[in-house]
Amino acid sequence: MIKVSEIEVFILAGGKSRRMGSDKGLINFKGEPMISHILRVLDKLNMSTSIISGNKEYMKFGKPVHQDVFPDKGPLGGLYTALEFSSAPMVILLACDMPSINSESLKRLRALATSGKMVVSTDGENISPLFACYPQSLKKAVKKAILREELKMLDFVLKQSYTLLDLTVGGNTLVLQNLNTKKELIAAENIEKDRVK
Ligand SMILES: Nc1nc2c(ncn2[C@@H]2O[C@H](COP(=O)(O)OP(=O)(O)OP(=O)(O)O)[C@@H](O)[C@H]2O)c(=O)[nH]1
Repeated sequence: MIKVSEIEVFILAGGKSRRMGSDKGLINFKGEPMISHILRVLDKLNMSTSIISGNKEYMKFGKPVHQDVFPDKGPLGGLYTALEFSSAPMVILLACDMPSINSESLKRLRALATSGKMVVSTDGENISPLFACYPQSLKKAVKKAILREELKMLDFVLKQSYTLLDLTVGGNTLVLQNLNTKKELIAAENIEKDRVK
């Protein structure tokens, strides 16, 4: 069994944000950068956190910022970077564009991760490899896939053995919502406002 304190978190923020038009983690969502919503939850849980991005602006959040070892290889490249920079037996991988991540779901992910097995999550429809936990032992296989240009993260995940965190059971599937466009961002802000009214 792995101790909760041994698990490190890496937030991927090294994408191109082409659909959003500007860096997704830094764009304002409900009054603060999208990544700040995630960092707040992680700080509350006292989790060791780093950011993976080539954009130095992320340094202002006071967390270590690492650049991709293999640039422009997408989230799978980000996973490799996390495994390379971490000495932890398990790393939790999150995306900077998922501002609804909450502590309940993170605690569930973290608890499953103590088994040492890869964990990916589902909202009942899709599998998310970016609200997930990966063991160090996968590093070689990740590198191999990258060198072969097999960069689809889900394809990689489905070839491994994994545990599924089903957020439809006693959870909140909104956690997995990722915001890729301005339209999605505005809609998500308005849903929240309507709820408050
Ligand atoms: N470190 C790192 N993170 C990445 C990379 N590509 C994507 N990500 C992150 O992975 C998550 C999902 O990214 P996507 O939405 O698929 O891609 P994107 O490039 O950010 O956005 P688009 O250009 O609109 O496709 C986001 O948190 C990205 O910041 C990469 O090459 N390196």
